[in-house]
Amino acid sequence: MPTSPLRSVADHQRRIADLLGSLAPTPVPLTEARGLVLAEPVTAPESLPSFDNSAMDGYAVRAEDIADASPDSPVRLPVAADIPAGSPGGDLAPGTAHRIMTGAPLPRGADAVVEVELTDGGTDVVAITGAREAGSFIRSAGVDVAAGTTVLDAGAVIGPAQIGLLAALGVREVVVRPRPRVLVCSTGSELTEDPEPDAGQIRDSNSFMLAAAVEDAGAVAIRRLWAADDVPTFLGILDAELDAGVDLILTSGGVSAGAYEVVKDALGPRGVEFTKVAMQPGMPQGSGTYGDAAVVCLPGNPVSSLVSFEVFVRPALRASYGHPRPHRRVVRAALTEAVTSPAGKRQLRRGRLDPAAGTVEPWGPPGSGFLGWLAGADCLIDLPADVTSLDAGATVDVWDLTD
Ligand SMILES: Nc1nc2c(c(=O)[nH]1)N[C@H]1C(S)=C(S)[C@@H](COP(=O)(O)OP(=O)(O)OC[C@H]3O[C@@H](n4cnc5c(N)ncnc54)[C@H](O)[C@@H]3O)O[C@H]1N2
Ligand code: MOO
Repeated sequence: MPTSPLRSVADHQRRIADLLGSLAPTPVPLTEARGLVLAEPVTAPESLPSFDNSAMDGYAVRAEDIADASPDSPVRLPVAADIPAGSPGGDLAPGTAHRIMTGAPLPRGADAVVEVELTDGGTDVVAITGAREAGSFIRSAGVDVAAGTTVLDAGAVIGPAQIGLLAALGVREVVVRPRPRVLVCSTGSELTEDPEPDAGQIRDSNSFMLAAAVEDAGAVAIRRLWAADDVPTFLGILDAELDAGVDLILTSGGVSAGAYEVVKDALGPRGVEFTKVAMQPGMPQGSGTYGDAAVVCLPGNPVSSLVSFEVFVRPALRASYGHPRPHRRVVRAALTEAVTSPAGKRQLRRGRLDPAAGTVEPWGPPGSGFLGWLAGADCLIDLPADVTSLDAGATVDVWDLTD
C-alpha cells in the first residue's frame, strides 16, 4: 500500500483547535460556573461589607467614653442594647455601650468596638479595662469591595474564591463560554460493557477513560459504546446526539487499516479525514465535522487514545471555552535512564516526575497497549521527532499531568 507523509503534531493540534473553535458566551447559574471562564467582567453591584460591622465579639462604644479606662481604673458603662449578628443595629447614646457580636451592624453613634477580653463581660453594666482608638475592630462598609468597581476581569477562571465573592455580592448568574458537550463513543466489535466478557471479547475501557478525561478538561461527557459494524445505526446514534446538542463527537477505535471499521465506514464518506500523525503513540487519527459538531476519531489502543486526547483534544476543549492555560504545564527534567524513540516521530512517553530531584523516570515500555503502566504515570515525556536516543541525565520537556 502506498504511504503518504505524516502530518506534524503541531499541524494536527491546530486543525483540531480550529474545528472546535470558540463557543459563544452565554449566562449560566453561579452554581454551574466552577472552572469556567468569565466572558465579561463583573462589576460590584454593591459594597462589601455592605454596612459597618464589628470585627469582634465585644462592646460598641464611643472611643472618647473609654479614653481613660485602665485595669486599675475601669470605665463602667450601662449596656443599653444587645446586637447579635443579623439584627438591624440601632443608635448608641453617649455614655452607653451595646453588647455586639462579630459581623453585627455597628450602631449609629459608636466609633469603636472593645473586644470582650478587655471587659468583665457584663450584661447590665460593663467594666472596660482599656482604651480603644476610634475605628478599632470596625469593618467599614466598602473596605473590601467598593460598589461599582470591577471585581473580576473577563478571562478570569471561576474557582471557589470567585464563586464566594460573587455569592456575597448577590451575583447569581455569570456570562461565560459554556462547557463543550462531548459525545464519547467507543467502537469495536470486540468490546462489551458486560463485566463477564465472552471468549474474544474485552471490556470497554476507553469510553469510561475518555469520558473522565473530558470531564477533567471541564467539558460535559455523554458516554456511549457502539460494538456493531452497522453504519446506519451508528449514524442514527450520532444524529440523535446532534439533535440533543453536541459540540464534539469523540470516537475511539477503528481508525487504522482494519477491514471492519464502523468509524471510517460511516464518517469517511461524509468528509471526515483519516490521517497519520508523526507521533508515537497515536499515529492514526481522524478529524472533521458531522452536522454542526466537530469530529475527532482517536485510535483504539487505550494508551494511544488517552495520549492523543492529551495532545489534541484537551487543549482544544479548554481553548473553546476560553481557558487561559489550554495546555499542560511543561517542566524540564533529567531522564533517570536512557531512552530510544522512532526517527521522524514525536514520542510522548509515560513517566514519573520527581519535581524535588528535577528528574523524570520513563514509566513502562513505549508501546500503546500498556494501560497498567499508564495508570501509574503522572507525566508525559515529550521527545522531539528528530530525537532517536537520549542518555540518562539528558534534559527533556515533561508535561505535568497533575496540573
Ligand atoms: N496495518 C496496520 N495496522 C495498524 C496500524 C497501521 O498503521 N497499519 N496502526 C496501528 C496503530 S499505531 C494503532 S494506534 C492502532 C489503532 O487502531 P484502531 O484505532 O483501528 O483501533 P482498534 O483496532 O479498534 O483497536 C486497537 C486495540 O485497542 C483495543 N481497544 C479498542 N477500543 C477499545 C476500548 N474502547 N477499550 C479497550 N480496548 C480497546 C482493541 O481491542 C485493540 O487491541 O492500529 C494499529 N494497527
Ligand atoms: O500509534 Mo499507535 O497509537 O502507536 O499504537
